[in-house]
Amino acid sequence: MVRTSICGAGVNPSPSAGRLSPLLFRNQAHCPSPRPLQVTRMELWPGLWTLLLLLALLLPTLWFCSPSAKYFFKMAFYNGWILFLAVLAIPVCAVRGRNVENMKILRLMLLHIKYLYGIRVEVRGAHHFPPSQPYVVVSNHQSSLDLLGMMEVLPGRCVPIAKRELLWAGSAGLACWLAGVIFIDRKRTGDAISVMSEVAQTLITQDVRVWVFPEGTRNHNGSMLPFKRGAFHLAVQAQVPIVPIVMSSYQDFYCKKERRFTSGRCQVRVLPPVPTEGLTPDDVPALADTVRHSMLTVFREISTDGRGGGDYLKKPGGVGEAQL
Ligand SMILES: CCCCCCCC/C=C\CCCCCCCC(=O)SCCNC(=O)CCNC(=O)[C@H](O)C(C)(C)COP(=O)(O)OP(=O)(O)OC[C@H]1O[C@@H](n2cnc3c(N)ncnc32)[C@H](O)[C@@H]1OP(=O)(O)O
Ligand SMILES: CCCCCCCCCCCCCC(=O)OC[C@@H](O)COP(=O)(O)O
Repeated sequence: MVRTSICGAGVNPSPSAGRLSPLLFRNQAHCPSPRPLQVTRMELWPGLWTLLLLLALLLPTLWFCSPSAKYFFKMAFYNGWILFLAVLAIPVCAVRGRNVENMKILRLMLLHIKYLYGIRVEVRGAHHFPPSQPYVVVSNHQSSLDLLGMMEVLPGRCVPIAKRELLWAGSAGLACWLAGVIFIDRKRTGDAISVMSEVAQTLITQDVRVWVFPEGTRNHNGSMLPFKRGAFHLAVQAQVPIVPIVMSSYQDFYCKKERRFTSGRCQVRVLPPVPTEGLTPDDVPALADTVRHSMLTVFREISTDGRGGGDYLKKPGGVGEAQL
């Protein structure tokens, strides 16, 4: 496009014009009627200004008139802002290299996002975190917005387990790697299990906590998917407690299906730790079921229906019923 317009203008080559675009010289033989470059540029301005003006009018109109457009803008900004923050975080984290302590830096840099989005995060039960010992946190996973609730309560020396694909999410992937996030390949169960077994070995020796989303994927259907067993095997192998954390439903302010994203409230509830001392791998299925059941009960208690209250999950036939 650059080549066409400039060539069409038949620019008279001067040393400075040559510096602007080497194409000017290459194409001058084909240009029949030379006109000064400035004229062409000035001709471009009105079009450019009109385009900018249209955009300046269109974007706010879409923002105010179309909830879907608002949803897309907000999600795009969310991802973009995190990628940008990660660019800032990377050099700071790189000083230490890959280190769990870098998670503190990421946490501090992400805490303000809830204000940008008008989301009030209320934390209850933070006193349930065991003060100074390794443990495994399990929490429900509704959306990438979980990052906000997670950062609100993330204990010291705690690393999340994430899908391997996140490693390739540009600057965010690198920032996660530097902060010690553990990546697993969900398609290779054997590999994922051995990574988690290694984590069980180092949990105690390196005094770290691990945060797992046992649903294994995002789930926004108003309930919780069956839990994967890895987190519970991990806790049993290391003989450390499980700390369940429940984030209330986002229906109040966010719904991917309806393309709705407004401001709202979310409660993050830390439940009492579940001990695993003396348990064996045979106890894992029952342990996972018990923890899921207690989390689902609390999820129903603290979730509202997005239309101004009401425990919608408790209503007969509510979306949560299907998966109990
Ligand atoms: C300033 C700027 C900053 C910018 C940066 C921003 C970032 C901010 C920082 C940080 C945020 C990070 C945010 C991360 C968020 C990411 C979230 C996600 O990615 S969620 C997806 C990944 N998570 C999981 O998948 C859960 C863990 N998964 C598991 O635990 C699974 O169990 C897994 C993968 C190990 C296997 O999955 P299976 O699909 O095969 O399902 P199963 O039924 O659980 O296991 C199959 C059999 O293997 C046994 N098994 C599982 N684990 C075992 C183990 N460790 N030992 C022995 N057996 C085991 C099970 O008991 C089961 O056998 P039987 O059916 O019971 O006989
Ligand atoms: C290259 C551009 C990508 C933009 C990336 C922006 C960074 C956002 C970082 C948010 C961290 C939260 C990650 C997250 O929530 O991952 C989803 C997985 O848990 C489950 O994945 P899935 O539901 O199985 O697809």
